[in-house]
Amino acid sequence: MSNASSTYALELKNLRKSFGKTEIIRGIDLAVKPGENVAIIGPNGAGKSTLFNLISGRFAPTSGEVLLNGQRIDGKRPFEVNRLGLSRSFQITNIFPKLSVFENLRCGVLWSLGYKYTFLKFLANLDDANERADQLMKMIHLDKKRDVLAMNLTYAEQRALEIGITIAGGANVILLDEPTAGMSNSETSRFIDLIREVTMGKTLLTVEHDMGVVFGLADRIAVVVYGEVLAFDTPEAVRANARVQEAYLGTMLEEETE
Ligand SMILES: Nc1ncnc2c1ncn2[C@@H]1O[C@H](COP(=O)(O)OP(=O)(O)OP(=O)(O)O)[C@@H](O)[C@H]1O
Repeated sequence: MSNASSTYALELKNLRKSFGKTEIIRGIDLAVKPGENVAIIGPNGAGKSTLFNLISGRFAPTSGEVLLNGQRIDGKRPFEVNRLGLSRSFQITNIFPKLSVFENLRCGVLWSLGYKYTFLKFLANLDDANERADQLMKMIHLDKKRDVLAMNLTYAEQRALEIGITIAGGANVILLDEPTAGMSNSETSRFIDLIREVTMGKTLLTVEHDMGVVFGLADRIAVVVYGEVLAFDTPEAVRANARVQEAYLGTMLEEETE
């Protein structure tokens, strides 16, 4: 039993975060299994981005624990959390606009190798990095755009590149913040397929407002309302949950079907 935590890819234990006197995250427990695909939904201001910031090391929690593959990561810096196997993409894209698709991906790969490498080792790893960047480019279907500068890609292609950079280091837990924001319906459905393909076998946490995406992509949904998890269950169970309906989802589903 002592090793129970290590069976989870990500575990939050009584996590709390206050800004000044205001408690924004109010005791969140969440256990995500390896390979599971979890969507985090909730009304504006519920604390979803704050939760991502706590998991990825941008903020230290006021109290409580965050465990990645059974190891405590709360209080660690974002790059340390990244090197331990958690990678996050942002609503605001992370790409270098004046570098090509290939160069962006290679940067992602090299960055993940980290400071532990000396310059000579770094050079020795360049071939591997080139090969990995090529693989990633194919995975995100941008191999025909290899030498195009990122700033000249379409918006959807930039988002695909962003996902490529996010998975470049081989992290096994991936956090995506509104991956389909700003996309058309047809771009969104293609992008969901792409996310599924490239994160196969990985643990995925997504903050998402688009209910179509949420119900299409997630194995389980965590409903965060006012800094607490109101429900954490399969899409069907969440859809049928009376408390969720009342607090949040009813209005969203009505809007969706209007
Ligand atoms: N650095 C900060 N300092 C003070 N208050 C903050 C800070 N970051 C977030 N908050 C507050 O915490 C609350 C939750 O914000 P958060 O961005 O986490 O919500 P959210 O669920 O991601 O919202 P949205 O869906 O609109 O992105 C908000 O009231 C916000 O004003």
